[in-house]
Amino acid sequence: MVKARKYVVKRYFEGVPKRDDFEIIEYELPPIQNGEILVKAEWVSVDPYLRAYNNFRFPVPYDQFSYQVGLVEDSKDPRFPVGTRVVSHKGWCDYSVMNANVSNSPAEIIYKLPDMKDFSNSLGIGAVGLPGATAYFGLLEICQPKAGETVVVTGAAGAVGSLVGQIAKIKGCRVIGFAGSDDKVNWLEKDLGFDKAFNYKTVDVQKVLKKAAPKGVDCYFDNVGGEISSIIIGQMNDFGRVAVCGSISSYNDDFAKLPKATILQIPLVMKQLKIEGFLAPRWRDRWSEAFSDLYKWIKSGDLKTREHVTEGFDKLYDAFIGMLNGENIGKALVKI
Ligand SMILES: NC(=O)C1=CN([C@@H]2O[C@H](COP(=O)(O)OP(=O)(O)OC[C@H]3O[C@@H](n4cnc5c(N)ncnc54)[C@H](OP(=O)(O)O)[C@@H]3O)[C@@H](O)[C@H]2O)C=CC1
Ligand SMILES: CCCCCCCCC/C=C/C=O
Repeated sequence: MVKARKYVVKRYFEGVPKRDDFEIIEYELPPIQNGEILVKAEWVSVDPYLRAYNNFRFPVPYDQFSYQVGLVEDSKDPRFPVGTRVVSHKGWCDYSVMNANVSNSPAEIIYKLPDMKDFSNSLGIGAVGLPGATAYFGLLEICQPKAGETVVVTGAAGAVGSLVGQIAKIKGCRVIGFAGSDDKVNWLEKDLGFDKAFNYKTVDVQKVLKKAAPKGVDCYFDNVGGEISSIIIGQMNDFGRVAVCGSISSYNDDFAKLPKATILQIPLVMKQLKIEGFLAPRWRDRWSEAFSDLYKWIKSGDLKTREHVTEGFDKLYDAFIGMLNGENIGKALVKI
């Protein structure tokens, strides 16, 4: 018998999630059956969508889902022998039993971790995982940036945003990023090669963007929503493209009481903008294509990755809140 621990969300969050909204349950896993594998979690992700999805009112209690990389310790599925590393959506648990035959839905996904060779397996929940696929398809499929165009990204120093800016640079664009601290701004400009980055907490966004993008903005990769997005969209060029990836500025708000976005309608019409929301699993059957490009760019040094690692299963809640508060530079994750 294997003893396992998992985080259960026992009530709906109100505002910032509280420690007490979660309960850590210890229980015994049954022996694996034919078609099943026993997996020990090694790297567990903390993501903004864990907060957002709570607002959709899944019945509580529910097991806290998220992506994780784990090691197969026992197997009755010949496709996943002992020693295989898998990426799954089993979330905040240390041991779990998985069955890859159940479904291929985003919630129940299980796949073999691509071989990271000299790089950390944690990339499987970062640049070569959901955040990587999100940046890759959101930018290339929805914004369709062309060399010479100006791309703006918010949440620029986070897991997704830092990749978006670098992929846009690889494609020959001029890149402007907004992030929430001077350290983040320095990292974006000095290490990642963003053309310009700003601390949205201390600048006049309207003013600095006008100066940094005097010819206007062609593509906007929106990670945060809210007021800053209205300002950026107001400075877009004719036929500009907006990829609406997320809206973290409102995830702690009551979704029923969000402000209406009527102010956007004038620039939308007059500039003939295309605005499209997306979920990265839309391209699930093409993730390997993204992973192969992303890995190639990491290997060549064209794409830099950074992780904000918190150690210990007991620290998952703290890591989650730290990420929501903007403590992370790059991908926030927990080493189990
Ligand atoms: N559509 C899809 O398929 C997917 C969408 N996403 C979305 O992408 C976005 C980024 O996710 P991810 O890269 O994983 O997370 P990040 O690594 O970017 O971490 C979250 C960051 O959000 C910023 N933030 C927090 N509160 C606010 C606020 N009020 N206003 C502006 N920024 C804020 C903080 O940075 P700072 O210091 O800059 O404020 C924080 O570091 C999220 O909106 C997420 O929901 C993610 C994965 C898939
Ligand atoms: C309840 C299970 C949901 C699984 C969704 C996994 C993909 C998340 C995409 C993220 C969206 C916004 O941040």
